[in-house]
Amino acid sequence: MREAHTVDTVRRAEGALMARLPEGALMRRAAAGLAAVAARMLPRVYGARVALLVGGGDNGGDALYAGATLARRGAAVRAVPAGPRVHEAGLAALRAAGGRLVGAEEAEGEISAADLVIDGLVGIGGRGGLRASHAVLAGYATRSGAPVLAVDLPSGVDADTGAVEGEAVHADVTVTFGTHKPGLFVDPGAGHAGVVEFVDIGLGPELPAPRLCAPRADDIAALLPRPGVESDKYRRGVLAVAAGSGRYRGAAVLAVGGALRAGVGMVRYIGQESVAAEVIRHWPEAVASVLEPTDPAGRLPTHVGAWVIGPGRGLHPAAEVELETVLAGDRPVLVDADAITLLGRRPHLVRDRTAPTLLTPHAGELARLLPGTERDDIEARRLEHATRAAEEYGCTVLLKGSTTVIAEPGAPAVANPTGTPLLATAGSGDVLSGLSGALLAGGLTPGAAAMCGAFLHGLAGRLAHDGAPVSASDLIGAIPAAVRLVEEAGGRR
Ligand SMILES: NC(=O)C1=CN([C@@H]2O[C@H](COP(=O)(O)OP(=O)(O)OC[C@H]3O[C@@H](n4cnc5c(N)ncnc54)[C@H](OP(=O)(O)O)[C@@H]3O)[C@@H](O)[C@H]2O)[C@@H](O)CC1
Ligand SMILES: Nc1ncnc2c1ncn2[C@@H]1O[C@H](COP(=O)(O)OP(=O)(O)O)[C@@H](O)[C@H]1O
Ligand SMILES: [K+]
Repeated sequence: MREAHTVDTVRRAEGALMARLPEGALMRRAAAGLAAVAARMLPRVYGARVALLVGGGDNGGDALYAGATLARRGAAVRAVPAGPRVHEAGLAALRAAGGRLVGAEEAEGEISAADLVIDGLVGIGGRGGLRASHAVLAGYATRSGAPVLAVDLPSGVDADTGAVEGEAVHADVTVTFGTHKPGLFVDPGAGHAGVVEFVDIGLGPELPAPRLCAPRADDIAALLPRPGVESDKYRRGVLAVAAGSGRYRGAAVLAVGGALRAGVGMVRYIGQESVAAEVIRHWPEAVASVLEPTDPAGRLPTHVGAWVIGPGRGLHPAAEVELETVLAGDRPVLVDADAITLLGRRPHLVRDRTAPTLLTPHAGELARLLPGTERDDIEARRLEHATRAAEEYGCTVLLKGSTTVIAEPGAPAVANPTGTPLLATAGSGDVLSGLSGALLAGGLTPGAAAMCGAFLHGLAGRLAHDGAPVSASDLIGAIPAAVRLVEEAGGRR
């Protein structure tokens, strides 16, 4: 699991570590790691042109010291300051190694002629959008065409949230020190970070629990339920799926398919006859219980391990009664799509619940759960809003979108690293709900089911892509390959 800590936590940990080390030791460690990555990004260091974008704080200091190391190896290193203040000792080291500071009139030329641009404008000390003088340099870097290496995080990205106000550096590689920063894993920040490389400066023992985690394949493999010798279909888990309606039959087919391909003991589809027939035509292994919209909700099956409710189900009064009945039970429930809209009108259905609950909204649906909040605010600061919803509803929230974020009260949030815009296709969310629901029925907690479901869903999108567009049905087909890849990474095959 890659772990990320907030700026306040990093500062406290750094303070504790610095108190035991000689002055400047941490910056030397950081700069050494930075210079090593910079050297790997250049075909050869000797003779290469390196432009350093240098802000007034220690982030600029890191860039200057790394620049000094590259200059000693024969690179032509030019430091472009963003303002009058520059880390003095770092500048002295660069000068002693043969590098130099350039004036504003040379800045654009130096940056566009560089073989590598190192962004040391601001790191964890950045507040709000980049100031004009810094934004201009970030813009030159974007237009230069040279590879860009960001120091600690791309300047202009909020370290704690990933929010970006105005201009921000677009890095090919980000070297981050001591621990990851949440903004490196959450869009829009994650989209600016490129490949994230971690440099250990010895902070680990000083760090408390992280704010955010990003799982790797072996973390997922360690969680996936797998049948044992004693398993039967009931022990492996029975998932009830209340999805689809006369108008949206596909949602039922896709949610059931996602669940079946994820591996589950049994999928019971619950819905009206015409939709159930469609589900069975696609998936003869599913078991259907016919329930017309006018049927009393008391007829819902009781012997189930977990529920998925909502995709394509509609907003009619019977759907509301059905939701109320399912949430009144003690089984784990994944609430998606239309059921989330219904929940926005009756939040107490989840707030009063003690059994495990997983909500899987996209930003528009989450806005319905958080009155007074707009979809755009949620997309700009997804970590904050997913966390708030988890706390207000007292359950697990998986916020879908360009970065899928999972939040639970009192636990570190999770950012899914496998997402791809290929997933943004109608019906893809229905597949995710079936897939995550199967894992819930298999005995995973809502947090683990959400994390594994999102990871496999993203991986399936990537594996299904052979250069052509991917449809939601293709995602279902690729789930087994995604599971296989994860199992291989975990050394289970
Ligand atoms: N601490 C450690 O042990 C270690 C720290 N390390 C490194 O130090 C970095 C943190 O350094 P830091 O604390 O000096 O802050 P930093 O990121 O350089 O930013 C402050 C400067 O930016 C400016 N500024 C602020 N907002 C701005 C904006 N919107 N737009 C433009 N400018 C803005 C602000 O200006 P001011 O507000 O003071 O006028 C000030 O000049 C950290 O990320 C890592 O790289 C490593 O060496 C490992 C050991
Ligand atoms: N830009 C994107 N990058 C990565 N994943 C995305 C992006 N946009 C959407 N997704 C993913 O695609 C899926 C869409 O789900 P949803 O919005 O519920 O669609 P639908 O209701 O049509 O199934 C979610 O898993 C979401 O995380
Ligand atoms: K930076």
